Amino acid sequence: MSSTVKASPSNNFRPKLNFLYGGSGISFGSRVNVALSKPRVPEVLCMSTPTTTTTQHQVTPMSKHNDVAILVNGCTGNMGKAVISAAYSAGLHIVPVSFGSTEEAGQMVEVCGKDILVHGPSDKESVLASVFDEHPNMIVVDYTVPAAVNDNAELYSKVGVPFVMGTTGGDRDRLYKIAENSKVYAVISPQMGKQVVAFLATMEIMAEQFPEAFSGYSLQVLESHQAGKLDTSGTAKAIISCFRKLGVSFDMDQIQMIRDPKKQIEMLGVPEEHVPGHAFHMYHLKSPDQIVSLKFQDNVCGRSIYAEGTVDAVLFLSKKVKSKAGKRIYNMIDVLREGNMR
Ligand SMILES: NC(=O)C1=CN([C@@H]2O[C@H](COP(=O)(O)OP(=O)(O)OC[C@H]3O[C@@H](n4cnc5c(N)ncnc54)[C@H](OP(=O)(O)O)[C@@H]3O)[C@@H](O)[C@H]2O)C=CC1
Ligand SMILES: O=C(O)C1=N[C@H](C(=O)O)C[C@H](O)C1
Repeated sequence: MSSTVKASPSNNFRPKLNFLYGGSGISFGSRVNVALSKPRVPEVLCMSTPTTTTTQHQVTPMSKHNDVAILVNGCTGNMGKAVISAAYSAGLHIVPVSFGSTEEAGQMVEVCGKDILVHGPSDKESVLASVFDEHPNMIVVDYTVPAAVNDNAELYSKVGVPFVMGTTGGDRDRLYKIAENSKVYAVISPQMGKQVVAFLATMEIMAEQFPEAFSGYSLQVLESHQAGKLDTSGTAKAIISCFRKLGVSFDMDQIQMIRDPKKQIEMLGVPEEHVPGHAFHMYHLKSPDQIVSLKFQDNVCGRSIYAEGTVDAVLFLSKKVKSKAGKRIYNMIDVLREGNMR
């Protein structure tokens, strides 16, 4: 049975960003149909189909970036598929290996016309080491689940393979410690959409230059994502850290999470076709006497903004590895600062 990842125009949707003031193969197994194992909507549109050469462990589009190889962990997930599509369009090698649960081990999945072999937890370290040996220019991209963040970072760090961690959640302090202690190269960011990252950078600058500027102000934070999102928004947490430096008192558990499609459409105006893939963040500051109000909002529909940013992060990290840069742990603001704002 061969699997097909159907095209959907939704991943091409341009983000709307508002700032409102006021209002992976060592052996081969069975092939599965990704769509049958778990419905994931919206599906990925494979943007282009460059000429390819295929060997056992690599699928090679003909392009300027084909000296960079990526292994996407979580390849059957929404972001995994979006990244494979964007990376393929950019001409990166897609290493046809990924990792998953014991039940998924040995399954061959097809994403954007590429057969990717999923390995289980038991042999992940030996498989990754072997693949890295075969592709020394490889970077792992992780879009899995919050509960896997720390173990996965430990795996990449132990093998020494550079990684881009897009997955949110887990123990973030531990994540940084694991990466720093191993001296591995990594880009870690809960937000890969560069325009949203530019907003985050602006907030960091504001917090640095005007500490306590909003002292006494109250803050209301609301974030809306597809119902399958397991954790509270990592982006919201990063922005709130800036508001705290600006003098605002706010606990992360005060974040209002909206996961109900009805509310998303009726209250927030999420376009119905983007209910399965959107990220809206709203931050509302009010003065102690309630007479001054500031609102910041970013509304992203689809996932292309993150997939494209991830490809830029991979290219950025690849350069850092090649140049043997002294600094090893980066975030997306570092990627923007290098002029990767396209
Ligand atoms: N940094 C950024 O800009 C962005 C970050 N994200 C974050 O990325 C993560 C993934 O999001 P999304 O793709 O929407 O989620 P999905 O649920 O669509 O995909 C997660 C995938 O990870 C797989 N998986 C689960 N556990 C493991 C494991 N231990 N090893 C390998 N694969 C595993 C799942 O398989 P199965 O279903 O079989 O369990 C699934 O295929 C989330 O944390 C999300 O918040 C999302 C968008 C942007
Ligand atoms: O799960 C998502 O979809 C997203 N996760 C990230 C987060 O938690 O902030 C980034 C974006 O919001 C999309």
